[in-house]
Amino acid sequence: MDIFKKLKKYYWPYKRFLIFSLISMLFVTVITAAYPVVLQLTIDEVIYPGNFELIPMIVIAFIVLMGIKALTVYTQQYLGDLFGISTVYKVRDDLYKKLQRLSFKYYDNAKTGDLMSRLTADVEGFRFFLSFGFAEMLRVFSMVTVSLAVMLYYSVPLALVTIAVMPFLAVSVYMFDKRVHPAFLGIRRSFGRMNTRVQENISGMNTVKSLSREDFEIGRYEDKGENYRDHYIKTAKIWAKYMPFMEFVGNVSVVALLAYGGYLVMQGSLQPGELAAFFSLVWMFLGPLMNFGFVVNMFSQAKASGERLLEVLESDLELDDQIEPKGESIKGHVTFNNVTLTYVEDDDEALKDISFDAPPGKVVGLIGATGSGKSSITQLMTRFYEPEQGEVLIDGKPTTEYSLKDLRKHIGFVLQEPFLFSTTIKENISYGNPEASMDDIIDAAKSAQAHDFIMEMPNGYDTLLGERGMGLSGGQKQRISIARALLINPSILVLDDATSAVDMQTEFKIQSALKEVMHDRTTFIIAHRISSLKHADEILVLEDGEIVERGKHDYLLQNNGPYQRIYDIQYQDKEAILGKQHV
Ligand SMILES: Nc1ncnc2c1ncn2[C@@H]1O[C@H](COP(=O)(O)OP(=O)(O)OP(=O)(O)O)[C@@H](O)[C@H]1O
Repeated sequence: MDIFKKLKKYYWPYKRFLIFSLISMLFVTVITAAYPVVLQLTIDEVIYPGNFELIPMIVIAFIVLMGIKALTVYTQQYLGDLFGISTVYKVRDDLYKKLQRLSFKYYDNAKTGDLMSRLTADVEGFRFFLSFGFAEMLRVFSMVTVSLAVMLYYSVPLALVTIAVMPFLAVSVYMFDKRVHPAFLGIRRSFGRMNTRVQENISGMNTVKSLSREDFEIGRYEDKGENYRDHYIKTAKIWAKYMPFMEFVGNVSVVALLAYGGYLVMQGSLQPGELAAFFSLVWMFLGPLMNFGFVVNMFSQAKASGERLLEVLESDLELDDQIEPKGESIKGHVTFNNVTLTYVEDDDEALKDISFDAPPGKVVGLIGATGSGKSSITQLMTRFYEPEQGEVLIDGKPTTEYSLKDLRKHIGFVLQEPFLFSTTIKENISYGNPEASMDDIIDAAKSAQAHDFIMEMPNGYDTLLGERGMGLSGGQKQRISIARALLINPSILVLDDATSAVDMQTEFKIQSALKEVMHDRTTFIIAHRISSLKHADEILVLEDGEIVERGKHDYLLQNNGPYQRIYDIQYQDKEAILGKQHV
């Protein structure tokens, strides 16, 4: 119940739908319980005494009852659905909002397919219970109560004989719930894993095909599929045992009713019509009780789904970002003071004691082997991650004192793996600044050396891109994301291996253009090619998370250190790397 309590804020605002739906359900129950009474009256008061003139009245009464029942069933179902649909609309909305605010750390471990299945199948499971489950629960209780009351009215001893099986039913429902809940959680988890497989497979299809791993992938999927099937079969077994058992208990009760009821009729203490009514009532009484397993089933599914929804809804937010955005402007002075970063607790430090100062206008180059910590440094400025020790200052103020919005609005980030959305090139460039004019978009694209190739495309800036920017080369994607970063008019620009896929001539042009637009602002260039950062005002050379050398290109070339070694390796192919134009 804790799960339902925690999710109350989503469904409680729509309680009016639920209440009216439940009231309608009560009406339906009362009308259903009236059928056996009408049957009893027909037998005992019309057929036996031969009062056939009452038949038209009884027929009319039946038709009216059925008409009212149809109307109430309609109201009950419609309002029940309204309750479920309105609630999950809000849940889905909140889940999506939450997804936007979850931390980078969360996504480091999250599985897309699993998250997708939470947002779809689990939300749906929860809705199903809200739409039908609540009403079904009430139907069980009301049907049992009303039919029991009518039975007691007709004959107390016969009613007692009929309900003697109740404890058996109660115990089996309890046992059923205990086994079926974990089984359902298993199904949900397994479904999430299966979705993850599909999603990863589709996203990585190029890799799968290029390495001819299709059969391996089929095998891996089969494992997940089998696991899902096995979970389902296990649940089906529990379910399959339950129904016949309940029916058996119900039938025992009916046999007892017929034996004892028949005896009472023969004795003359019960009317035949009353026994006939009893026969209908006993199913009205036992049917819902047996169906209780179905309600428990729905409830278990909803609980399992609710649990998985809460796991997302209750996960920690990105950062404790209590600071309201103030629209602060940032000049771009970046200072690191003895910064240490650990991604995973008890793991090695990704950054150790990093200090540097980058006033506005400075171009900082970061070079070093892969995994040496270059990207990590830049990710601390935007607070994608938090340092373990030390402080990161922007314009002399710790980054923690800025709101995330203000901070990130002024930092243009071109990620190592640029992501483009399946929309037009224009919208991709203006993603961070949707109000930008067409002229600004073109200027940014020109600085990023993207304008010419965009104009060569069939619809220019209105060209639609495929998923993840399909239809563009790696270098073209990089240039579009550089244009996107420039369009937010950043005070700090981070190019994380952002020109690795463009030829050196184009890179040179981009850098010259950047020099103009980033004048008075700070630029960080992460690169493996020395040519990409040789003009930097300061180059930081990283090794295993530490700055092992720093200075300008000319100084580092004489320093007999790692930079010189990198240079030497690349120098062996000097003509190709530096080009004749001294890039
Ligand atoms: N999200 C993360 N979770 C855990 N460890 C991480 C994460 N990101 C990076 N690391 C680890 O931190 C270290 C530094 O990584 P970082 O990405 O900063 O290196 P890099 O110098 O930018 O490498 P590359 O040139 O390959 O991009 C590596 O050992 C890496 O495995």
